[in-house]
Amino acid sequence: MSKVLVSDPIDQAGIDILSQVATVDVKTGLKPEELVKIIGEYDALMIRSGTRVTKEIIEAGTQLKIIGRAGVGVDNVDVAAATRQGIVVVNSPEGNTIAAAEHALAMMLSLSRHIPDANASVKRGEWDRKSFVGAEVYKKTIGIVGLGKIGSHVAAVAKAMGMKLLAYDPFISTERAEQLGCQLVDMDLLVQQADYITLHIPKTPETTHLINATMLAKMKPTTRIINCARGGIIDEEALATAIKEGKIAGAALDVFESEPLGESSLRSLGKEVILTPHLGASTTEAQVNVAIDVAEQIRDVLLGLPARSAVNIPGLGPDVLEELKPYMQLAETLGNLVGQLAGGRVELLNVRLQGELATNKSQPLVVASLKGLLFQALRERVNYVNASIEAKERGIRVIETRDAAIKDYAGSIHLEATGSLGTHAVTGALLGDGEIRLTNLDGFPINVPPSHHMLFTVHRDMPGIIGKLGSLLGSFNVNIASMQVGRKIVRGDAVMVLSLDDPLPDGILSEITKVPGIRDAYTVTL
Ligand SMILES: NC(=O)C1=CN([C@@H]2O[C@H](COP(=O)(O)OP(=O)(O)OC[C@H]3O[C@@H](n4cnc5c(N)ncnc54)[C@H](O)[C@@H]3O)[C@@H](O)[C@H]2O)C=CC1
Ligand SMILES: O=C(O)C(=O)COP(=O)(O)O
Repeated sequence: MSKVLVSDPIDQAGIDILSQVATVDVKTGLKPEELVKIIGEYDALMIRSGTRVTKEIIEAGTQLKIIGRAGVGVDNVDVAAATRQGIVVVNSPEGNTIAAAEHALAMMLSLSRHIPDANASVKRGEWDRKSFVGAEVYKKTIGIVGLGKIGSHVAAVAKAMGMKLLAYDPFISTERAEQLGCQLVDMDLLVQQADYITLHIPKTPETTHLINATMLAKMKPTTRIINCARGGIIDEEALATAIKEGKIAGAALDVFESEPLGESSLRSLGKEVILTPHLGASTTEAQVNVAIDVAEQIRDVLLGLPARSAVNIPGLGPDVLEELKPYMQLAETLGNLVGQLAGGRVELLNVRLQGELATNKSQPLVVASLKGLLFQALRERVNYVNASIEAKERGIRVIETRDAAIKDYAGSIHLEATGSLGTHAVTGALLGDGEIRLTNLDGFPINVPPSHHMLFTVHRDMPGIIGKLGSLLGSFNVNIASMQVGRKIVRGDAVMVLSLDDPLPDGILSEITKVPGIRDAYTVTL
């Protein structure tokens, strides 16, 4: 049975799902050196933001197939190291969107009305109504940095509260921003005009210290900043100084450069600063959502199925996966088949996506083809995560083409592999019930399902040849399950495709090619 390590607190709903397929150990608060020591036993690791999954931990995780982040941000995972090792990294892109957005909005209102300090004052026995006069958000300008899932929800609520909306997000279209009632502006204009600035972007090298002393200097003395995204997007020292010097009005922070927050000048500031201990995703609802979402993906991957929200499999989002799932197996089977037909070292793989597959969304099918192609060389070590890297490192050039005009089937995939021993091509499609059909082999039309043991021959179409091959296989005690001939013209060249009940014994291929009329023979195990 597989083993899963859960190293941060997650909802029981997730543990229940994992327990269906694995032994689950919940060990929270492990030191990095403790994690390195035990990770080698586990097939999967489930975390939140509390565990830093470094290269060292990943390299020690020799059995790891998947790292599941029960939340959004994967900046605490060395995704590049995981990818290299073929470990799929998944997250829950939407499970805590509302929780994080509501926390940012709660922070904005709390900051404006001094709620945390007013509450503490009353609890101390005071009745001070003068010190906590606040500001309204109505008709004020909110500058939303990052108009993704969380930023969009913040925009919708802020609009409903009567705020004017500015947004900075270089990857969002003007139309999308307008739909949300936001004016897209550059960062400079946003920081100059906004009364409230709220951050909803990932932490990347580009966004690290995006809010620094220079940016802070451009803000209004009445500006308040909210960061419920990631620590390190704001330069905390510069922020504390700007607040102390009255350059801006305040800040509400849920996330910090280093967590848990240690010594910090932010702690000594008054009601103009609110600090929460990374609570953005901490609602009952969000924790159930993310635990189920990620546990299901871990379960699927442990069962050999693809994950719907892998961050290191380009282009394979949940909607795309739903559409492509049946074709992924087709692409993989064809890749495996054409790789074996080509034999030797493959240098070039042409992937043509045809009919309804001729869209940009079908890029994962190229990855699946490569996974199949590399299977003979790498076996279980190749997967959707590392197939492209492995192919690149082996010098396999990949050419992708798309042809929507080829409509023999709703969608079909054509692969052509060129290697040291020549070029071979195979085409396949799915039937209505999702069954795979091989529809063309080296230019010859065929219509056969793939099977475990297959034999392909190229021969001259002439009487008696099929019988001779059958007798030869019989003499080696090989049973034929099915057989089909594909030809373009009568008595021209033809291919024979045989499904066999047994593997071909060693040495038989050379006997087959001695049969008069048979030019080539290939055996394939799928
Ligand atoms: N405090 C907490 O507990 C939580 C924090 N988060 C954090 O919130 C952030 C946003 O999450 P989502 O909205 O779900 O992500 P998302 O991926 O839906 O949105 C992020 C947006 O940022 C934009 N973006 C990327 N780089 C940018 C840049 N250099 N400048 C401006 N915009 C840029 C993207 O185009 C995208 O629209 C993440 O950092 C996530 O880790 C998420 C959940 C809970
Ligand atoms: O989902 C995210 O990105 C978060 O920051 C939430 O973090 P957490 O799971 O609460 O440790």
